[in-house]
Amino acid sequence: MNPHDAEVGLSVFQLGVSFCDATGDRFNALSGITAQFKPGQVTAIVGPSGSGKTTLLHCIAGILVPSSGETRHGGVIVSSLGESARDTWRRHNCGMVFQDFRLIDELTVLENVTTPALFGHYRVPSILRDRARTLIRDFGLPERSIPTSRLSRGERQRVALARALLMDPAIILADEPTASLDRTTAASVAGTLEALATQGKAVVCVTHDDLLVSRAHEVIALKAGRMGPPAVDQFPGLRAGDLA
Ligand SMILES: Nc1ncnc2c1ncn2[C@@H]1O[C@H](COP(=O)(O)OP(=O)(O)OP(=O)(O)O)[C@@H](O)[C@H]1O
Repeated sequence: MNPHDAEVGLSVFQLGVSFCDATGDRFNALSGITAQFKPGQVTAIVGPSGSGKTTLLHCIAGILVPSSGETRHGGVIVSSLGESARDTWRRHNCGMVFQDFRLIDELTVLENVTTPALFGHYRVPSILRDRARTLIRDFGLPERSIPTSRLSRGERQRVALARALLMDPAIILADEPTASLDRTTAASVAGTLEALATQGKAVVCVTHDDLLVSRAHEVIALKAGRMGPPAVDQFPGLRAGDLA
């Protein structure tokens, strides 16, 4: 079925992405990816290194434009929008957690978490400043004014997650959101993502973490840019029927 027919949430249809390699030859990083990312569900994107997971996440976010196929959100064909319209769509609809966090090292935790609130404003509205403080507390982050560069990797990861949640977006896109965390903190982040899905958000995570995979409602397994069944021995927590 063309998932766009359902007109629900977020979907990709026959998505393909090609890049040039170091010698200038084109190769397909993604081919024929069709999937839905439903509100109320956590979808895990899994697969070996280089299989196209981050490329797929960036296509869903409208950061990358696919070479073929399309990305759609409700009635909007996001992949057909120009760059600035895609940026605006992403700002209004998506909370992103990047693999490298993309924090501003010199800024404090509060300043980093509130950066999405500065678009279109000279100052952070007080309601969003209060929400940022609540997120910072909920994620167990230091409230004192130190540069983010002084935080541990796991703390920086949680700052990135708090920033992604500030504007209460309908879609959460997270690249390896538990990669730097100890098991207890990873379980807590997995629980947070699950709770966000329960609130009706579409949560999409690129992950190698069996804990997160075991809690996902859907699993998309990539191999060399194509969808296929995941290696069950790699993800012992995988439930039957979870595959997208
Ligand atoms: N901008 C780009 N230009 C050229 N090749 C790229 C570009 N971005 C990604 N690639 C290549 O596309 C393939 C898929 O990359 P991608 O980062 O999506 O993989 P991944 O599954 O997320 O890997 P990892 O688990 O290591 O993060 C890789 O071969 C990568 O080198």
